[in-house]
Amino acid sequence: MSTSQFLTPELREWVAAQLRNGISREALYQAMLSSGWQADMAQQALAEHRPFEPPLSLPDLPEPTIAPGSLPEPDFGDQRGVLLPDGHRVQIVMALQRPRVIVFGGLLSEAECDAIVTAGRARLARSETVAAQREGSEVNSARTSEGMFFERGENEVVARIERRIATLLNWPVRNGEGLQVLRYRAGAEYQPHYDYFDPRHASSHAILQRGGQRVATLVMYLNTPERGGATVFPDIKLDVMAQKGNAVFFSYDRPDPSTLTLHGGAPVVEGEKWVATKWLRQGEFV
Ligand SMILES: O=C(O)CCC(=O)C(=O)O
Ligand SMILES: [Fe+2]
Repeated sequence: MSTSQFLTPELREWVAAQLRNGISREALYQAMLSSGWQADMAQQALAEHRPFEPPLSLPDLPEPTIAPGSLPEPDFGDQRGVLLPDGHRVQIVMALQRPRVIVFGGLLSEAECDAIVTAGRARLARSETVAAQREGSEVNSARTSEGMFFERGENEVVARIERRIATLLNWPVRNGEGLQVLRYRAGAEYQPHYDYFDPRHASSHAILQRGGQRVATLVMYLNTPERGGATVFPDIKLDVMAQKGNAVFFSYDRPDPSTLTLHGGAPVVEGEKWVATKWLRQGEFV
C-alpha cells in the first residue's frame, strides 16, 4: 500500500471482524504486514482494540550483515524520529555525531523492563548468598553495583529484546554478548571507564578470542531511580538521566581514549537503579 495509507472505516471494520473471528493479534499483525500494511498503521488499527504490544514472534527478520569496517548504527536516512525495528516504536531522543551517542526513548516496554528485573533479581539474590559465605570476597570499589548475565536467547523476552536491538542497530544477534543486568542501591556507582578491552592488558588476549573487540554499548534503563544514577560521559560533559524503558547507545571504532567514550554510572542518591547492558562485538561472540 502507498504511503498515503490511512485507516478507512472499511479497514477498521475488517480488523474488528478478524479479531471477532478469533485470530490472534500477533497473527493478524503479521498478516497485515505481509499484505502490505505499514507497521505504524497496522499498530494503530490494533491499538484501537487494545494497546499495541510487540508481537512475540515475527516472520524471520533478516539477520543484518556487517560491511567491513562499519559499526552498529540505526538507519535514519529519512530522518524519522521514530523507528519500528520489530513493530515496537522506538523514539530517537537525541543523537550526537562524535562520539556517536544516541538516546533512545521507549526502547523497552514497561512489561519488558519488569520481566528482566524480576528474572535478574532472582539470580542476583543467589549470587549475594554465595558472596556472603566467601570470606574476603573481591569488592571493586569502582563498581558497587551487583550484576548477572543472561545467556543469549535465554528466554522469550530476552530473545525478543536481542532481536529488536540487532534490527535497530544493524548488528547481528550472534555478535552480541549476553545481556548483563546491574542493580545499584543508594550510594552505588560505576566510576568512569571504557568498555573496550585494553589490548595491552594480559587478560584481554583470552577475552578478545571470543568475538574480538567490543565496538558499541547499549545501556537500557529498567527503572527510574528517585534521584541520581545518570550515565555520565565526562569527556563530552553529557549526563543521560536514567528513565525506565529508555536507553543510551554509544560506539567506538578503536580501543582508545580518543574515542571519547569514557562513561560511568553516577552514584544513586535515592532509590535503586536497574540497567541492562548489551555489548556488541566485532565478530561472533562465542
Ligand atoms: O549504569 C550505567 O549507567 C552505566 C553502565 C555501564 O557503564 C556498563 O554496564 O558498562
Ligand atoms: Fe560501561
